[in-house]
Amino acid sequence: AVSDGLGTRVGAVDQAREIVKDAEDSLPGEAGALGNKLIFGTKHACHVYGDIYKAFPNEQFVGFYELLRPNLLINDPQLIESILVKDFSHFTNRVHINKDDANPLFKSMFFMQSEHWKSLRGRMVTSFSASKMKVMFTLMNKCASSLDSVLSEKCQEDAVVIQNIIERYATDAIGYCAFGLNFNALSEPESEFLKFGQSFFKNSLITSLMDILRNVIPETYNWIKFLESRQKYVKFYYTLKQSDELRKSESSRRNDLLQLMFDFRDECQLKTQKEKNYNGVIVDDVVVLANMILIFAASFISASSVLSYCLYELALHPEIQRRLRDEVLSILKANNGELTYDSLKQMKYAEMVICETLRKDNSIPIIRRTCTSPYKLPGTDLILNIGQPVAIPVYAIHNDEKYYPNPDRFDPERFTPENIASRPSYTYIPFGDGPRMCIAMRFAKMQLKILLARIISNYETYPCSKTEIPIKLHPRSMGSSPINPIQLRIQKL
Ligand code: HEM
Repeated sequence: AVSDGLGTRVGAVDQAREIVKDAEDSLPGEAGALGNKLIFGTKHACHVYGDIYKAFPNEQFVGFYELLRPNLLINDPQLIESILVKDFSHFTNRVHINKDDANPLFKSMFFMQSEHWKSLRGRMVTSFSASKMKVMFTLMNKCASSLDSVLSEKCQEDAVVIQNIIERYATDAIGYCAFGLNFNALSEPESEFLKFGQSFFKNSLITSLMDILRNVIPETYNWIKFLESRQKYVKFYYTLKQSDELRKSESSRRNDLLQLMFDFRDECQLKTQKEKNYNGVIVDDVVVLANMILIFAASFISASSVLSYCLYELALHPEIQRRLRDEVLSILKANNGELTYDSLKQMKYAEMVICETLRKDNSIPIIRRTCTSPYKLPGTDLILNIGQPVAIPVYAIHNDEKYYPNPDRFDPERFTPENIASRPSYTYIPFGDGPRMCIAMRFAKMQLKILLARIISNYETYPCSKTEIPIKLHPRSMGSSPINPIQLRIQKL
């Protein structure tokens, strides 16, 4: 067992049983260093969970405390497959949510529970079908043309904060694709939606302390969270209300995600009116709001963060940048200079570059699941009871020497078909896996390829005096935000 002096108890196989069973006996004083490090922002979550993983290199699972809650870190790829895929029916929920939790975001698909989640996911997934992707390709590609004019102005500057520019693109792209609206972030740097996206992922000391409050005095938390969210989401709420009014007539209906959510809500209303004992998912205005915010935020952060890191790595590795550009230019040439939906599939090296960026720079710390029916961990005699959380340490696995020798090196070759086949399954899971994996993986990859292809075929990126090497993760960021924003020099080809 490991103790780092502040009370965290971390244990391997033998201790895991007691630690996990120990829930009721745990005292607030033992909340521990894991919680302290996350709350006071002394270490990024990737490293906090990564340290536990590294301390037990030969164990399949490790018990640890997260504040007051005993959790189980699943290190073994086969167990990960069992939990995420084979035995998903025992782990249908990500985290447990109390019915009276006031934060509207808990009504989004990310947090929704069991059967309700299944109905909502079944419906929302149709928005990411192949035919919808083609429509979105056209919208994203058009939006990327406006990005080009913003980027060419920036070429005069010695250092460019690349993330800010991509955030403006990402705001407009998701506006067109999911909401059927122009959020105007590329033309107006003060766009309210842009600002919303930028503030959404900033985790302050206050928000971290709120998480303690949630554990300790849920009623207070609920009230504060309710008031906070009313303020924060008000602009979104009124924008959706307005769209709802505008789309009431048949001629102004659209074929986007927002319309799908409005239609689902109307169906649910009819069902609840008709069936007295209806106990399916209830989609009301708050559920529509929560899911549209989730989609906006996920798209905003993923495009801007992954692409910034990708351009940073390309700036530091000119030979990789050159090879990528050669691939993109030859594919564009074969298509009369145009970027087409089908040509994206031919960009094999771009795919490898994106995969390596997601491994090295953009891995999430953990994927969470909660046990929803008693489960015996295969090959062990450990029984997990209902409510037991488990955590899959994505970042630690993606940076484990065992699977990725010299993990700090940026090397897209790790993702050739042969090299992928040489690694055990479930050692690369940037989008999760199983029925609850990221709903928008294809959307996200398409968006990244469009941006990468357009930028790299027109611009060269270089490190500049303000480029921080290596990048240090902001210890309190929810995603992979660096302490100081990534700055690069960009030159038009
Ligand atoms: C590079 C980009 C992205 C990465 C790496 C990523 C990663 C993830 C991961 C790791 C999960 C949890 C999976 C699990 O628990 O097994 C997730 C869930 C989810 N993601 Fe993404 N994501 C990305 C982009 C997006 C985008 C663009 C959207 C929306 C347009 C999106 C929407 C969602 C939703 C709705 C869920 C919850 C799915 C569910 O609970 O059924 N993600 N994503």
